[in-house]
Amino acid sequence: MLNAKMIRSKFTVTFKNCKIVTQTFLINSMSTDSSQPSFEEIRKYLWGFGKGNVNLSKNEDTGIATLVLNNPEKRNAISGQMMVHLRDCIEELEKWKSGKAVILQGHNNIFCSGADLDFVRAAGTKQGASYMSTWMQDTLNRLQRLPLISVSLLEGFAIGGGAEVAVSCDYIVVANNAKFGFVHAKMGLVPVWGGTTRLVNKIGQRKALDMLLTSKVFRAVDCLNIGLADAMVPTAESFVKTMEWLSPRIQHHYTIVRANKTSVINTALNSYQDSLAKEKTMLVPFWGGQLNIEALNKKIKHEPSQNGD
Ligand SMILES: CCCC(=O)SCCNC(=O)CCNC(=O)[C@H](O)C(C)(C)COP(=O)(O)OP(=O)(O)OC[C@H]1O[C@@H](n2cnc3c(N)ncnc32)[C@H](O)[C@@H]1OP(=O)(O)O
Repeated sequence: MLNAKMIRSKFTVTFKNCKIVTQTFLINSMSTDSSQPSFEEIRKYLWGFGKGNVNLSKNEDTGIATLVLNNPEKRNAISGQMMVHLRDCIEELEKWKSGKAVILQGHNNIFCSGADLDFVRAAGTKQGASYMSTWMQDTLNRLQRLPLISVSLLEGFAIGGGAEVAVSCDYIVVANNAKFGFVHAKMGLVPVWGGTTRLVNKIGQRKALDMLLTSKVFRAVDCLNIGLADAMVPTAESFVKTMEWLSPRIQHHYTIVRANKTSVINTALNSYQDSLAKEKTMLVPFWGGQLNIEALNKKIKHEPSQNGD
């Protein structure tokens, strides 16, 4: 049981030629379970490590948010501070009731080089392992469960913890220059941010085991071929092309988009019976609702798409 109190700071940035309000969040959390470290304790611990930040921008007009990992001196490696920022951004997205999608990317066309190796060295204790895995797994679980369509846009390297962040999203879009790898074994580590579980769900047991054991770094086209990536886009216009790819997937009213995401993630993460029970409750706001009546009045004739998309 956690209680949260939020402290917020706002500033405006220009991103991809759009003026956007960017927000940084700090959240105080208290655990009532004395046997577990509280998230507040873990927050204080992680905050002491490294630099960098995670920027959240929400576009109210399109319903699309962007989350940018930003630690340019280290190829956007995730420091302790960034772990805190990332969780705060996810908490903010949980509160965004009219959003449709979130795109995750790395600053300056590099997704993420994994955990900050300086953090790995400095926090190399049992406490460090427990704090980091608790925090990051919870954060990425929450990212995965967001009622938003989540897309990781991989440009350049997405390795180690960067690969774990990527597989937490509903979809992976690779730029031509993407390089993706679970390199943990090569670093004498195993994934603990939920990456193994999510990788197996995405590509199956045998391919996942192979990827983990070999530490192979895959090129974009290979990511597509093994079924890890959902689309490949040209590096030079990767963001625009990702938006284009996303567009038909979020074309409907935000309530419909969110309900479908919620249903699918419930099915993926819960038992068959629980999923059926939950699905049964989903229709009530829509049946006989405004969107439904408008659609009925249009007398829509459903045809196959022309381009096969
Ligand atoms: C539970 C989580 C498990 C994990 O994530 S373990 C961490 C896995 N990641 C790694 O081992 C990353 C090792 N780095 C690399 O392989 C390469 O730097 C990489 C990402 C392919 C990029 O290569 P290049 O583009 O040639 O750039 P570079 O090597 O010259 O690096 C530029 C500067 O960035 C630094 N850097 C890159 N990745 C880092 C990281 N994860 N943590 C801390 N620092 C990192 C690198 O040391 C270099 O710094 P400097 O300019 O020499 O001071």
